[in-house]
Amino acid sequence: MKSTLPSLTGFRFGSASSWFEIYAAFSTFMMLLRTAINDLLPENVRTFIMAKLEAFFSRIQPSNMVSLTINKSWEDMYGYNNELYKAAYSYLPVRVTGTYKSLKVGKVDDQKDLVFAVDGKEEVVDEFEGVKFKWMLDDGSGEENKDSNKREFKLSFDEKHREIVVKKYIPYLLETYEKKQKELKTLHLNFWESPYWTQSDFTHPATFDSLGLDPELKKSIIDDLERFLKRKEMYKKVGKPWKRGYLLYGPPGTGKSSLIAAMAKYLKFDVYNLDLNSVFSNSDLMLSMRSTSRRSIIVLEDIDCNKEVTSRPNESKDPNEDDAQVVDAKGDDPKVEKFTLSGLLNCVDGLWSSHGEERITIFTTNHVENIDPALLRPGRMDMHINLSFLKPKAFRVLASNYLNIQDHHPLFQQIEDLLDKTDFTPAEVAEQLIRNEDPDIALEQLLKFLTEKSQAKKDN
Ligand SMILES: Nc1ncnc2c1ncn2[C@@H]1O[C@H](COP(=O)(O)OP(=O)(O)OP(=O)(O)O)[C@@H](O)[C@H]1O
Repeated sequence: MKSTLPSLTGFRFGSASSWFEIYAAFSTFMMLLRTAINDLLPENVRTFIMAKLEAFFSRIQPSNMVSLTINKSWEDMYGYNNELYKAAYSYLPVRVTGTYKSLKVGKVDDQKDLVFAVDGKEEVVDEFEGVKFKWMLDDGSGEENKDSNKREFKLSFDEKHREIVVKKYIPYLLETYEKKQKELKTLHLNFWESPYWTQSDFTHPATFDSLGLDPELKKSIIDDLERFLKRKEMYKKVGKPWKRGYLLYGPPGTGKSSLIAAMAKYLKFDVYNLDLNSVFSNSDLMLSMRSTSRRSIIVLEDIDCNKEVTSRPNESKDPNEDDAQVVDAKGDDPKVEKFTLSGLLNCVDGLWSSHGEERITIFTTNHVENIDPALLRPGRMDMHINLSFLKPKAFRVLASNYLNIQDHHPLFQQIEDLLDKTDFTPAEVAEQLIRNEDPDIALEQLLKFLTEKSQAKKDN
């Protein structure tokens, strides 16, 4: 059958070989042209011509641009904030600060750095994995009744990049935002005053750097926290709630509260401090747990001070038996529900415990020997941490922190011998070190204090 297509210099359109020949001739022509341009024209003229050609061809290219709208309030429902909007608002100024013609700038309370925010109606381009994304904020400034909840971002991109946008670009944006939020987060300390938590800023100054702990113990705690944070999927896979429990025990002044502060700051978790003696009943305990936020540390300090938690050798009591309404030997009203050990155990690893994700529970005690064995059984608290008296390795950390002595001091040997032989708490030693800024005087005073105290302990 005769082709109806017009022919061009003997080539027939439609046949694969003729297309190939046209393409080969065109490529050769372009190569010669490029060589001629490179040889004949100065660089600035070349750049100018290439920019013009690029602009011309990009205008006549068919438009495959698609866009996503990211509203401030999700589906116009006030109160439902769109996290993605917040993420874009925080991410864009940082990413494209250099290309914005206009940005808002300010200094917000409690933040040491300047903050930037996008200004309305300006298109900016972000590049991610070699792909360009156009962003524009419609801040409603063009409308008569300006409503800040009607703000939206428009994200435009070539439709061939849909998959990158959904699977990579947006997740990356959200991740970047979450990381930044974590860095900026002000930590809170909450106390249970039934039926509410009262909140204040968490200002305890201790960090892992300031803690005088054996470096190996410190590392093992940090490693454990790191593993916990990374293992969300593993917890899901094995069907365990994503939570971890620590028991901190040791004499007063060995750093239990300081370690909790260091952990909270390291993780950027809020702290909920629950005094078991202020808990009326198991329901009250459950209510307190239910009203904590995720990514938090729940601290039950000095648990040995609660009679339900201490072991009672003369009573053969099954801790798993629900004794919340057992008749009290002292004659309490049996109908009144109480706080019990089984209620607490249920919170630690029973059904209640699965409430809230990324949850850390810390029990502290000065008298681990008094705690009911049911609470210490393997699996209940994941890690038992003995915060004991100050020994030489941990003393070196304090000497470095308080007096800036890194390696050696002539008095170290005598001091460390005394610490080896006699029990001193980090609090006692820290108290001596803070008294004088001069390292020589401070260590002399510490040596005197330790010598006298050791002698006094021997005499007793
Ligand atoms: N390991 C430590 N490293 C550095 N400083 C410490 C350490 N332990 C205690 N201190 C110092 O002693 C003070 C009291 O310590 P902290 O309250 O953490 O001890 P604690 O074990 O929680 O005591 P308690 O059982 O009485 O509550 C801290 O403010 C800190 O200055």
